[in-house]
Amino acid sequence: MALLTLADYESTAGSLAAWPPGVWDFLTGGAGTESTVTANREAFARWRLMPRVCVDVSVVETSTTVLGSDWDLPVAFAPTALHEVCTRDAEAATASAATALGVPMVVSALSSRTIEDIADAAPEATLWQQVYLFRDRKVTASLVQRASAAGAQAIVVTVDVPRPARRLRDIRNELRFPPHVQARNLAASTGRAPDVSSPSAHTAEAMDPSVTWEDVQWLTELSALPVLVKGIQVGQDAEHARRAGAAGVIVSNHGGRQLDRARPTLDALPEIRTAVPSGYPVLLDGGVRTGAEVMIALALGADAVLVGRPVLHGLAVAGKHGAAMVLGILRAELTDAMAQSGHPTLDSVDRSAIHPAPDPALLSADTVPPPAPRVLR
Ligand SMILES: Cc1cc2nc3c(=O)[nH]c(=O)nc-3n(C[C@H](O)[C@H](O)[C@H](O)COP(=O)(O)O)c2cc1C
Ligand SMILES: O=C(O)C(=O)c1ccccc1
Repeated sequence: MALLTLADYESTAGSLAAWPPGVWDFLTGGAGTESTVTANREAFARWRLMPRVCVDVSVVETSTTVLGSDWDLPVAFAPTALHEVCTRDAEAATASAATALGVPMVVSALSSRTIEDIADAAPEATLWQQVYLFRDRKVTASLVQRASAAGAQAIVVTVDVPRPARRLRDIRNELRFPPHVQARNLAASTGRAPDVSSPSAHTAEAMDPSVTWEDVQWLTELSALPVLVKGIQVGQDAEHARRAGAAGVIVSNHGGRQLDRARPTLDALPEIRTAVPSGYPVLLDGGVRTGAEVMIALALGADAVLVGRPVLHGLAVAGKHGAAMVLGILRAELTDAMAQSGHPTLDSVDRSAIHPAPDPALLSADTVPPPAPRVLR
């Protein structure tokens, strides 16, 4: 079967026989009832595009500028841990796919390769380094310093992991990664290989639940690199991030993997967009699976989006080619959606490009009000 959509890649990846026990559930799952995993996706279904016609779309330009750097698409690779579970070349494969498509890759703090090895493998890649404010701040500082020396162009600090989440699939599966899966990037900053065989045990040990905005400010002052705060879900926190010196925010609920019942990121986006000055970078991740959905996120105020799980599906199906194909599909879909809706560039994609879909509850037969009772006289 031809793989034409990100959903095709997901189903193909899910049926691979090679997954170690529990790993597919780990990638796919989320916290608690997984309501937020589902809600991130469903939020996109509540919007429709408003096509304009008789606009010259003979040339469609998907490029954009974020934090002063040019991207071929308004899409980046979200930071996801341990690409070694998906493909042998791990983040070296991901970085070459990102380079081929002209999009940035956010390297996870828990990547299976060091930032130095990733930069060597893909010298043309635009790399951003994701970090946590670990209990041991020296580890955070070392990651920032090494990333800067390796040529990374920004730091992303993830602030939505105060403690391990209740990921029921992982608990039921008693998830353990195979021993060859190692967090080498982190190991290079801690001096010894951290035990990441149980993600939740590692999170409990390494993450600092006492992090406040003062710590974010400390990070923004640590290097010359711009810092984006990932995990912002309300407008006031975007304003806090900006005041702490962040160069931008990423609206994210960790793909529904931390707080079950958190609101979908797309629903949070307009509030966050209006809480910060125009021109201040606002990125979004969570549930973006088609080019039309990229347009919807941009119409609601995002400067760009990030994709998480689909990149892992591409890596698992066909290594670096698979990750590049996933992004290539998003590029083809976005180009098509822009042309079909009369938007030759992304500048004109604003709130007027979309319309709320009718609430399905209002359309279903059993919510049509019953006829008023006849009054018998
Ligand atoms: C398997 C997996 C590992 C992840 N690891 C990290 C991580 O190391 N750091 C981080 O900031 N976010 C991590 N995330 C969250 C992603 O960056 C992103 O917020 C989320 O996957 C976006 O949702 P999507 O998968 O629906 O596109 C991870 C997500 C997944 C699925
Ligand atoms: O950040 C995450 O979501 C995550 O899943 C993870 C992966 C490996 C180790 C710790 C957490």
